[in-house]
Amino acid sequence: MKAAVVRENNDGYVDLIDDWEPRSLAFGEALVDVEYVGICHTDLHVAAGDFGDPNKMGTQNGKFRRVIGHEGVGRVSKLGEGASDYLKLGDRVSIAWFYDACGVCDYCVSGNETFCRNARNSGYTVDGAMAQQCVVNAKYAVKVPEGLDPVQATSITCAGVTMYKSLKVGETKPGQWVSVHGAGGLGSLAVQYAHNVFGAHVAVIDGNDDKLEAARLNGAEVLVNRKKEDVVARVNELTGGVHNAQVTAVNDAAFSQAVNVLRPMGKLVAVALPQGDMSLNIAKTVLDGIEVRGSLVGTRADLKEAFQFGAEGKVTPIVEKVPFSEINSVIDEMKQGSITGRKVIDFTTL
Ligand SMILES: NC(=O)c1ccc[n+]([C@@H]2O[C@H](COP(=O)([O-])OP(=O)(O)OC[C@H]3O[C@@H](n4cnc5c(N)ncnc54)[C@H](O)[C@@H]3O)[C@@H](O)[C@H]2O)c1
Ligand SMILES: [Zn+2]
Ligand SMILES: [Zn+2]
Repeated sequence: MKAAVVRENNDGYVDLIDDWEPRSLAFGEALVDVEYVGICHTDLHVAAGDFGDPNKMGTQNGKFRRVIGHEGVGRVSKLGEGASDYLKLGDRVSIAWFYDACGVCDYCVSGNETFCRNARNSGYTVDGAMAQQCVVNAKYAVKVPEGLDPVQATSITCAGVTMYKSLKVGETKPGQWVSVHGAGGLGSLAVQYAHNVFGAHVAVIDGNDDKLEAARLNGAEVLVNRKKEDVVARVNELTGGVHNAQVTAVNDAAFSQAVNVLRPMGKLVAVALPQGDMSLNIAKTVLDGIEVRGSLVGTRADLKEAFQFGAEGKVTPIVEKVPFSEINSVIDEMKQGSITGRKVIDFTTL
C-alpha cells in the first residue's frame, strides 16, 4: 500500500513508499480506506522533527517510519471487535490530529480531552492518514456529515476545527473585530468562521495579495499586506483595535504585532507553532489588561459542530485535489507560502 512517511533524517520532506501495511486492529478499532488528505503546516513541523523525531515514537513492522497526515477523510472498511457500537461499514469518518485519549482523566471528563496527558496524535505519535488505509479508534473518529463535500471536509478536520475552537477561546462575539494573522490554510478558514458563524468583523494580515483577495471574498473587511504596509498602524487605524487576535502565521514577529493591534482587555490567541519565543510588549499587556491564550485543535464535539457549519454551506474551504506523487512539491509550496487554501492529496485515483 502507498504511504507517505517521515524521513529518517527529519529533513522536512517525506518518503513515498508502496510497501505499507497498517497494523492489525485492536479492540475498538476500525480500518479506514482513505479518500482524501489535506497537508497542514503541522505536517511540515512533524517532518522536520520540530516536536521531536516522530520515527522514534513507534515502530511498524520492525522499521522506524511514521505515516504523516491528520486532515484525512475516508470510509470504514473493516470493524475490529467492539467497534460496531460506534461505527458501521461504509461510514465516512475523519482522521484528525486528536486521535484518541484516555477518556477518564480530569481533562477528558471536563470537555478538555485534547489536553489529556495520554492523548495520541495522528501522523505524529500514531500513524496518520497519508496512506491508502489507516486505523482509527472507533469512539474517537468523528463522522463526516451527509451533504459535506469530502474534499472540503479534510480542511475542516484540522484547519477548520482549530480556528472554530480558537475563536471560541477568544470569546468572539457578534459585531466584534477579530484580526487573523496569516491567511493560509488555518487563516482562510478563520475568516469564514469569524464572519459567517460568529458574526464578527474581520481584519486579515498576510504577505500575499491573492490570499488577501480570497479573504475579502469571504467577508474580511480590512486587508493588510504585511510586506507593503505597517501592520500595527493600519489595523489600529481601520478597526480602532481588535477584540481578539488569532495568530496563525508561522513567524515569531506576527505574535508581537498581534498584541499591538488589540484594544484594552483584548485577547491574543496563539495558534501557530513557530519554534521561537513569543515577545510581547509588557507595558501594553499590563496597562491594557491583555490576555494571552493558547488554543489546540478541538474536541470531538468541536469537530462535529465545525463540520455541521460546513454541511450547512456557511463555511466552504478552498481546496484543490493533487496526486499522491506531488506531496513533497506541496510541502515546498507551503514553505514559500504560495498556496491559497489547501492542497489535498487524492487517494481515490491510486
Ligand atoms: N494550535 C493548533 O491546534 C494548530 C492546528 C493546526 C495548525 N497549527 C499551526 O498553525 C500554523 C499555520 O498552519 P497553516 O496550515 O495554516 O499554514 P499555512 O502555511 O497554510 O499558512 C501560514 C500563513 O502565514 C502567512 N505568514 C507568514 N508569516 C507571516 C506574518 N509575519 N504575518 C502574517 N502572515 C504571515 C503565510 O503567508 C501563510 O499564508 C502552523 O504553525 C501549524 O503547525 C496549529
Ligand atoms: Zn493540522
Ligand atoms: Zn485523559
